[in-house]
Amino acid sequence: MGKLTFTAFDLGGHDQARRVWNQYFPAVDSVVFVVDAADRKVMSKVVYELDKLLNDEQISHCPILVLGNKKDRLDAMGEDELRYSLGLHGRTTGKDKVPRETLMTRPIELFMASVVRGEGYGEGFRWLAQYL
Ligand SMILES: Nc1nc2c(ncn2[C@@H]2O[C@H](COP(=O)(O)OP(=O)(O)OP(=O)(O)O)[C@@H](O)[C@H]2O)c(=O)[nH]1
Repeated sequence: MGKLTFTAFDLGGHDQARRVWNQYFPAVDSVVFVVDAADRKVMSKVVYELDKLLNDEQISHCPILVLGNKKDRLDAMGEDELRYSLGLHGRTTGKDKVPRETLMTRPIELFMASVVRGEGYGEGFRWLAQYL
């Protein structure tokens, strides 16, 4: 597979950082949304922020990669539970190579990952790369 170079902005998830996310929107081609799959207590906030992202016109054509991080933790949600919790059930566009022109919506998919173990996100980024 060919090499792909990303320019990434790592935007924080805390309250103050979230307020400036949209200042980056004019500059981005895609969004990687990292969720802590083990943190159930913040899930309603996560859903609120994800919905806001999904409804923002400035990035309405950007593919969205959602990473369910910390899958190594025993208390982490599984993929199905996280997909439901995020309101993404029936809304994701498929993990296989799905040509963009056959999609009815922007590409969006959930991949479980463990950043500390180096697992899962490679697959996610390869999925994302096909749409860039
Ligand atoms: N178990 C586990 N812990 C992780 C994983 N990825 C990150 N962490 C831990 O989660 C904590 C927070 O990581 P950060 O990288 O600071 O999180 P962040 O979301 O970038 O933080 P902000 O940018 O401030 O929103 C650290 O203690 C990490 O070691 C993972 O895959 N598994």
